[in-house]
Amino acid sequence: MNRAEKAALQLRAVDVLRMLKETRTYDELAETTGLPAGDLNRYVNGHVLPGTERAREVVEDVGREAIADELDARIRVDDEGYVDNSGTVFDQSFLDLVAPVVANGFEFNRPDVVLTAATDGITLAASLASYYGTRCAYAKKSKETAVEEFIEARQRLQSGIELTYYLPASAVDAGDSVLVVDDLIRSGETQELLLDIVETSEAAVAGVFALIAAGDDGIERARERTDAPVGALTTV
Ligand SMILES: O=P(O)(O)OC[C@H]1O[C@H](OP(=O)(O)OP(=O)(O)O)[C@H](O)[C@@H]1O
Ligand SMILES: Nc1ncnc2[nH]cnc12
Repeated sequence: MNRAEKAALQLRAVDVLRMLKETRTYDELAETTGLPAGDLNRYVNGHVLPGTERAREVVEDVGREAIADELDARIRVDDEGYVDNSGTVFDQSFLDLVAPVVANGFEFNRPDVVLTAATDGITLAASLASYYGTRCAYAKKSKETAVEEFIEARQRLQSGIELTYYLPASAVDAGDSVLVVDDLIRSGETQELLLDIVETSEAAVAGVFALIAAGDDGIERARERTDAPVGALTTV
């Protein structure tokens, strides 16, 4: 890690601690994190930054569990197993906390592009791209006006309906490393189309990530398609 990356990690740890502090006393925060209450007070108030190793532990371990709990609290699953995750994907500040936890807690290589499918994956992809300092791109079910060249991926779904995603060809270059993300993965059909786009672009897959896995089918399907890490923060 270079100096700037260390500083970014330290600041993200403070963000995670501030989020946890909203619903805890310092003694409770000390219990959650295993860190002394006095140190936590100084971090939360911005007087001192946690050292790099502490910051990493906060973001990777404490943060991952806390963010997964917060995610679970924000989603609703209806009687048929459909997920309402608007409490998550509409909250960019929350997703800005999710991004470092995902980037540090899964073994993705740093990507050149974070790729998703419109619509609901866009805010997550934006947070991750911003965290990595890389480009964000989203494939759409219709062609963007004035764009001349597209990469297309088409598939007949289990339902029999044909689904096509279009990405402006300039969004991903050959040789780029691409992290495929989405808010939700269920059948994995959408992620498979995104992986098709990566393949057509002659780019490499850095990983596949979803906030929520509705069952295991989608994750398994993605794992069959790539050797890169595949994961979700929570499963319903
Ligand atoms: O794993 P799958 O079975 O492919 O399902 C997951 C996809 O379904 C949802 O998008 P949807 O197609 O509903 O479009 P939206 O984001 O515009 O709501 C979700 O945002 C994922 O992209
Ligand atoms: N919101 C949702 N919940 C479960 N499965 C889905 N597939 C597409 N959207 C979904």
